[in-house]
Amino acid sequence: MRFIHVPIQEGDPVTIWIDNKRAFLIKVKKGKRLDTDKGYIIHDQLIGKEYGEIIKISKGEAYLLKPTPMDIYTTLPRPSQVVYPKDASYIIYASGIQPGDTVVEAGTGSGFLTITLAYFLGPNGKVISYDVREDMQNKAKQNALMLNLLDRIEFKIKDIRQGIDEKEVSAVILDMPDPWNAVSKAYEALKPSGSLIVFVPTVNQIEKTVLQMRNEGFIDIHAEELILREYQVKENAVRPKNIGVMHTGYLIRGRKYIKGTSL
Ligand SMILES: C[S@@+](CC[C@H](N)C(=O)[O-])C[C@H]1O[C@@H](n2cnc3c(N)ncnc32)[C@H](O)[C@@H]1O
Repeated sequence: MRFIHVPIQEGDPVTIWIDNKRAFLIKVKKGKRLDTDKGYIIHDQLIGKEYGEIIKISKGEAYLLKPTPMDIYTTLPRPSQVVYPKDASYIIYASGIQPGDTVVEAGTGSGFLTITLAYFLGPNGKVISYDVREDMQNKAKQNALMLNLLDRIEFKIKDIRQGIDEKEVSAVILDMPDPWNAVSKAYEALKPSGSLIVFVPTVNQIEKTVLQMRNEGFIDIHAEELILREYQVKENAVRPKNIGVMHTGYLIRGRKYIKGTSL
């Protein structure tokens, strides 16, 4: 099998991986330089290389990787709490969305879920992302720009509780303090059989949200928590890591049915 050499060009995103504690997501720009405690990298030296290659730095080596959504968690700034990879990937699976679909979410926050959705939905898909705070969306835009995903996202400064402009969307995803107040708006925006997914950090928010979903025309409602444990792998000392993210939040999912359908 022959591999096609696709050279890295100016404007391409690259994850510079040195070790598990040192990964940097950059966008290649002529004349720029990345400084690390293991040495520096002049962006110009990356042009013409390909993803997967190794380059020399003053205190060792760095690997050039094509960024994936996983890299945003280790590299990009997060001014808000974010949806973690274990929850984001389950959201995609449980919602049944497919590349090319349109999905609405609120709030944008740091844009981590937005970016993951945009990456998955592909060039024909669209994420419509609502937030009440412009400063949050500006940060999220910078993050999305790092992966060249801005053209798959529409950012809106709007309180989603006031209504969703889009109709017939495949899924609505809510990560905001009072999601129960947006459930009726999600119902109006969704295609019949579409999914509402809600992420909440406390148990108290589950009950209010689920009761509201039951009242508003959702079925197949579940409240779940995902627990992920990373392992340290050292010779003769393989065991769960004793530090890491212990709690993220709870996921609530349900499907829209058509109210009042005759039998
Ligand atoms: C926890 S952050 C979202 C994090 C985001 N999901 C991520 O992965 O980066 C919650 C966001 O919801 C926004 N928000 C709160 N109430 C809202 C509302 N009624 N409509 C739209 N956005 C809202 C906040 O401004 C905040 O940016």
